[in-house]
This record gives sequence, structure tokens and C-alpha cells, in this order.
Amino acid sequence: MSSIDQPDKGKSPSDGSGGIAHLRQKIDAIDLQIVSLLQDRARVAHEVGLYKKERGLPFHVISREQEIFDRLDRIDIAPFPRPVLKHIFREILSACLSLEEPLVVAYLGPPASYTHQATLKFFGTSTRHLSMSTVREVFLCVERKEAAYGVVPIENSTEGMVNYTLDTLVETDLKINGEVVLPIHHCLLSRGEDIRQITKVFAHPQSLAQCRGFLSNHLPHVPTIETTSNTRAVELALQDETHAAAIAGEMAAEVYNIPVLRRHIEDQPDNQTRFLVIGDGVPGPTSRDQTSIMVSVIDRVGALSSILQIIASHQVNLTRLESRPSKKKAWDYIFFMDLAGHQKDPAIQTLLGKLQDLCPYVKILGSYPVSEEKRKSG
Ligand SMILES: O=C(O)C(=O)C[C@]1(C(=O)O)C=C[C@@H](O)C=C1
Repeated sequence: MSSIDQPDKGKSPSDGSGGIAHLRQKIDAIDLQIVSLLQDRARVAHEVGLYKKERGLPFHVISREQEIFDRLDRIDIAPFPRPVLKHIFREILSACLSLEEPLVVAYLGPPASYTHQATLKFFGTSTRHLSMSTVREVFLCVERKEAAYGVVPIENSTEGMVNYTLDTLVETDLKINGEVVLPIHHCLLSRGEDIRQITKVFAHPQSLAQCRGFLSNHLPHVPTIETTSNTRAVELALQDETHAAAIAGEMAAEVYNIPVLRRHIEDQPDNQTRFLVIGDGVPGPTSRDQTSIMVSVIDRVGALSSILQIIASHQVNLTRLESRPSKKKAWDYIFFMDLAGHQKDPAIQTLLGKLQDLCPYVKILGSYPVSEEKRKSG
């Protein structure tokens, strides 16, 4: 028994030391209050669910959830750590929603993939998650209404855009409903106890690319084998008769019970991946939204710069600009743009009208709340 577990018989609150038994009684009473308040909240959420069911209203409301998180941001919660409070509320909302109607979310990759982690971060754990093996399948699952939402990677801070997701966005009628940013920390996982014993490294090409420096410094002559996912890399490393290693996240190490040989092997310490949440509706406006659009421009000198000037003249902030080959004609491009604001904002509405007049093609990919990470960084 550790000393803290010893019953604190000698002390009482009256001896001035605030005996631990008394403090623990206080904690027990507070815990009961927390549980009782959670019960009350769950009952009210269930009532909201019945109200919505009668009227055919959507159960999961991203803008309402954002409003709740915004309010938490404004209240003083010291000394309780804010990120933990957010985490707890993410789970409370997820649990309350599951009493209204279980939410089904499709995501890319096997369980324990980074996209699975992003899904848990956005929706909490009280949802049903469907693992899909391709980005296309995630979209199809939502299009067929087998899932309410899908989660796919869109961009890595080291490796750039996930082109396959951009291309799929071009084709689909689904809309972007949210974004999640996840810090990506890769680990070298192996049953071999010494890094010098490693015979080969299995990894997804994106993870290999993000750990190039580590591999060339520490495993310069060890062959690397590309896999379809990080989790597949772990499976292959486990099946291998020699001391093979895999690159994957800590969650995969836990799920597959494979030791972590090295942590943080990514070349960029602030390596992050941005994921998109896709759905078939458009979330309502919140305190801070962005609108993603896709435009094609007439193939003539200055066409793109005149579009950019129009955006600026409408006082709309362009926060991202990416180009992709149109795949219709050589050297013909489409542009992906993120605009600060919601498509219901008057400035964005006027701008979109103007762009629709000027560009051969404009598609609104969605309006959705800016991620927690971007909100924090200003
Ligand atoms: O306010 C609602 O519309 C609810 O359904 C309640 C609630 C909540 O628990 O606060 C639950 C799920 C929604 O996504 C948003 C909020």
C-alpha cells in the first residue's frame, strides 16, 4: 500500500491540518454532484432528441456544439486545465447525442489509424465508427447514407496536400462540414529490442516521407517497404520472422501490443495533419467559419490575379489557395480556395455571385467552423 492509500486516522479537520479523510469526503460529495448533473443533462438531451424526432430535425448539430465550446472558452475555469475540460465536454456531448440517436461516422484506414484518431477527436467515443480502405469508399458510405459523416485526410504540414481527397471533392455533391488538425508523432515499433537488429521497415509512403531524416541517420542501410496503411505496416512487422519494424502512431502500438522502440521520429517536430469531415448538409454559422470553394479560371494572362483582386475588394480574407490540374486539358488548372466567413454572410454571398458571373465554374465545397487549432493560433 502506498503512503497515500493509508487511512489517515490521526487527523481531523479540527486539528487545523485539514485531514485528508475530510478532504476526500468533500471530493466524494462533489463527485456525486457531478454525476447527478450529468444525469440531468442526459435527460434533457434525450428530451431534445424526442423534440427533434417529432419534427424531423437533424440530431447532430455542429454549430450548436461549437457554441457550447465557444462558451466554455469564455468562462474562467482555473485551476482546471482548459484542454482537459474541452476533452471532457467532447465526451459529454458525444454521450448525450448517443441517447438521442447513435451517430455513424466512416473514416479512412484501419482502426487506430491517424484518421481514426481525428474521428475520435471530432466526434468523441460514443459514436459508431466504420473503417474504410479508400477515400472514395468513405465518400460513398456517406453518399449512400450508411454513415452521417466521413473523415478523410486533406493535408500534411510536411508532405502537402492529399491529392486524392482534393480530386474526390471535385466529383462529389457532399459538403465539407468540419476540419480537425492532429499533431502527428510517428514511432518506430518493433519486437526487436535494439534498433541495430532491425532488418526492414514497413510504413505507409506518407509516413516514410515524414521520417526520411530519421531513417537515413539511424537505419541507413535498412530496406523500407511501402504499405497501404500504418496499421498494415504493424501487422506485417508482427508477422515477419526477422526483427522487422513499422512506423505508426502510439495508438497503433497500444492496439496491436507492439513495443515502441523510438518515439517522435518525424523530421518536423510540429508535424500535423488536417482532416476534413464531410457530410450531406451545411452546418449553420458559428463564431468563426470558413468557406471552401473550387473555381476554374479562363485560360488567359492575369485571370487568376483578377479573381484575387475581386476577393480582396469584397473585404473577404483568402486563407488558402491550392491548384490542381483540371484533368480536362494539359496545363489547365482548378483552384481550391478557403475564404474566411460563412456562405450565409452577406459579403461572401455577394462575392460568390460575382465569381459565378466571371468564372467558367464555381463550386462551393462547404462552410464550416474553423478548427480549434486555428482558433487558438489567432
Ligand atoms: O442542442 C441540441 O440540438 C442537442 O441535440 C443537444 C446536444 C448537447 O448535448 O448539448 C447534443 C447533440 C447536438 O449535436 C448538439 C447539442
